[in-house]
Amino acid sequence: MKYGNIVQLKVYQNIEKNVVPVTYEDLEKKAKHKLESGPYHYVAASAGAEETARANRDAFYKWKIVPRMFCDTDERDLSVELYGKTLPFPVLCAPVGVQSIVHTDGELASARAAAATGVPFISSTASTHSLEKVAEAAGEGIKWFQLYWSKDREIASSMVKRAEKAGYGAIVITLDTPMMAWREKDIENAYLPFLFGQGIGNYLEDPVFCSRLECPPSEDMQSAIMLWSQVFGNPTLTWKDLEYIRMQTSLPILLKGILHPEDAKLALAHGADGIIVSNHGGRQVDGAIAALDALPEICEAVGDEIPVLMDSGIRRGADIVKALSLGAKAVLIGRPYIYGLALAGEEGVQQVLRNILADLDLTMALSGKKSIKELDRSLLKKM
Ligand SMILES: Cc1cc2nc3c(=O)[nH]c(=O)nc-3n(C[C@H](O)[C@H](O)[C@H](O)COP(=O)(O)O)c2cc1C
Ligand SMILES: CCCCCCC(=O)C(=O)O
Repeated sequence: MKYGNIVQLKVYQNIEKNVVPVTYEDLEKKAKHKLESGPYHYVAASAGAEETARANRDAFYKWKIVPRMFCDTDERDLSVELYGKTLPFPVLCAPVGVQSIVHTDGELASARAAAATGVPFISSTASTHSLEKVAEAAGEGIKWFQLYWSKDREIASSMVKRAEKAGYGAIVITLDTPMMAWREKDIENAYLPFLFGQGIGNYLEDPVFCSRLECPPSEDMQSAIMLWSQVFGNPTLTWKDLEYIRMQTSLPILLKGILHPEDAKLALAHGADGIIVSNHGGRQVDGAIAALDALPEICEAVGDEIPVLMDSGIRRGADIVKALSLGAKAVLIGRPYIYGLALAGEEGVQQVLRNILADLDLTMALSGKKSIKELDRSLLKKM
């Protein structure tokens, strides 16, 4: 028997070794059972009444795939070109901070799993482990660094330079989180003081951050956490500040958290190399537009000038097909891989990623598409 695609083959070979549920809803349920309320809700919950988190999913249901027949989809190519590299799949691991709260190996396990699966890993500023250690774990795998732009611009510059030195291939600046939103579960659980101490691995190893402390973090961790809370986010930033980061690095710069087409045009005008349409998985502005709903207008606004990626609500292969058909060049996945990490560490992340990729591969084939380049709006109908 000839297998059409290596992804599918790998999934079938591993079927008896399932370490995590295949169904997203069961993944979440099992993670809820395993984790304490603090970490579980920090991951699973969203801002406010979680209206945007629901809208993210509802947006996918409004679009239906209209499959084509007799298309010879035996050989498929899911690869995409981004910034001079060929990605085997149009999928990346979204930056997710503080991963040690769900598994002690945290980002190291996720980065290893992503590299083993051929999925680029975006390492968060708010990681438990330093960006250098994450880079080492990712090895030859593609890795990008996500920047939370500190109030102290020299800390931001230092992180970007460290990332470039450590082999990261792009900088993703997250614009939607100069402060954390009203997250009711985290407040009920009084979880934030604990969380903050777990998400500052990059700062503890940053020479500029440490130079601002009176004594090293090993002698006074409380002061380090206090300083971190003062410099973490920078709500004073405006478009003209982008030039500063541009001058610190020659890496491509993507802006994450764009939802308005006018902001997409401003991003282009200010020299961004890419946009990530995202509402942070519904974790920031509750009531904000679903990312998928924002995507088509943003793609129209920037045309072919720079790649537009998207995240927020991607759970299965069909979601990816819909996002790509609406103009996204690639998508980022957040919570699904974090549940894989929580349940089975590196192996759990690998399995979650492989399942999503195999589902994407099958959905493409059964929709009559053998290449990502063939996806466009003609495959979809809005209901
Ligand atoms: C627990 C958690 C932590 C996150 N931390 C970060 C972060 O440090 N930086 C960032 O840019 N986005 C962060 N995000 C947002 C993700 O990058 C992504 O936008 C979101 O998870 C996508 O939605 P999804 O979870 O529905 O796939 C985080 C998301 C979660 C669930
Ligand atoms: C340790 C601080 C956490 C920073 C924020 C991480 C994030 O983006 C999130 O959505 O949560």
